Amino acid sequence: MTQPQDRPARTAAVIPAAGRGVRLGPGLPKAMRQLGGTPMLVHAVRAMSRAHAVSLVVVVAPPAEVATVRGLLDEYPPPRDVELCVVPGGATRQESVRLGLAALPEDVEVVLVHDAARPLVPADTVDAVAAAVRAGAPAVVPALPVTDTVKQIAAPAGKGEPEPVVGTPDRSLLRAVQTPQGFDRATLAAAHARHAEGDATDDAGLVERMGAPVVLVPGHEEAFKVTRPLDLVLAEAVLARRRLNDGF
Ligand SMILES: Nc1ccn([C@@H]2O[C@H](COP(=O)(O)OP(=O)(O)OP(=O)(O)O)[C@@H](O)[C@H]2O)c(=O)n1
Ligand SMILES: C[C@](O)(CO)[C@H](O)COP(=O)(O)O
Repeated sequence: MTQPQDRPARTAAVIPAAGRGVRLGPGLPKAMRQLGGTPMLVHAVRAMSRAHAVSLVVVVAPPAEVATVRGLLDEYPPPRDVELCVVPGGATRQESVRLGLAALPEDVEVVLVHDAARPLVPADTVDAVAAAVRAGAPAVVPALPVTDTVKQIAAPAGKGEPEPVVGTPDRSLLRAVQTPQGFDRATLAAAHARHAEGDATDDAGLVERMGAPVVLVPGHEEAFKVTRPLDLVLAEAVLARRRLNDGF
């Protein structure tokens, strides 16, 4: 368990980037697709490297692309002097994260797990997550209120039949979660070890299943996940605005 302390705990970021991006459509693996002329995973590495807390970034690459990803990171070095490492990923996000965790040196105490598919997360959000873990929370998740009303459904009567609605959860109690999700390393390692066979959609879910507390901090609209083609249009627009405003 992380303790409040004088010496800052060494913090590493693990970036699962081994997905194909099926929902984005045909092309290169999603993390290697261009955003503003630069591969998406380079944006994600930059975003994590800009955070003051992070001193090591582990990129979990599509297994066939490890050498290409190493080459990309040589071509686009991070803005701060952080250590970089590239390892091959697995068949699911959960497996990729587990392989990334296995590559961490022993002295890392705090781990941030960040989707390559959330390339535009602001550094302040990353630092807020890391600070909350360093202050003693075992698992910290950035989140935003849900803006749509959400329906719960049951299985349809048959293929092509309409989905029956069985409930409308109270929206004020729902949150949409983002990454980086931050963890005390021992807590995250235990959660992955206990549920090694699963296919969880996020790491905090594994910690919850173990019965350990998970807390939320405010997320950021620009930390959205590039999942479908329209998300890429939005990401290009956000990047263009940043470049205009900040010379980013
Ligand atoms: N086997 C996998 C699957 C996903 N991811 C990573 O997990 C993050 C979140 O996943 P998602 O956005 O769902 O990416 P994909 O799995 O690539 O998307 P899709 O489901 O559309 O194929 C991404 O950065 C993705 O590269 C991974 O490292 N290994
Ligand atoms: C981890 C995550 O980004 C939190 O919102 C999300 O669960 C990833 O899900 P996906 O199905 O892999 O897109």
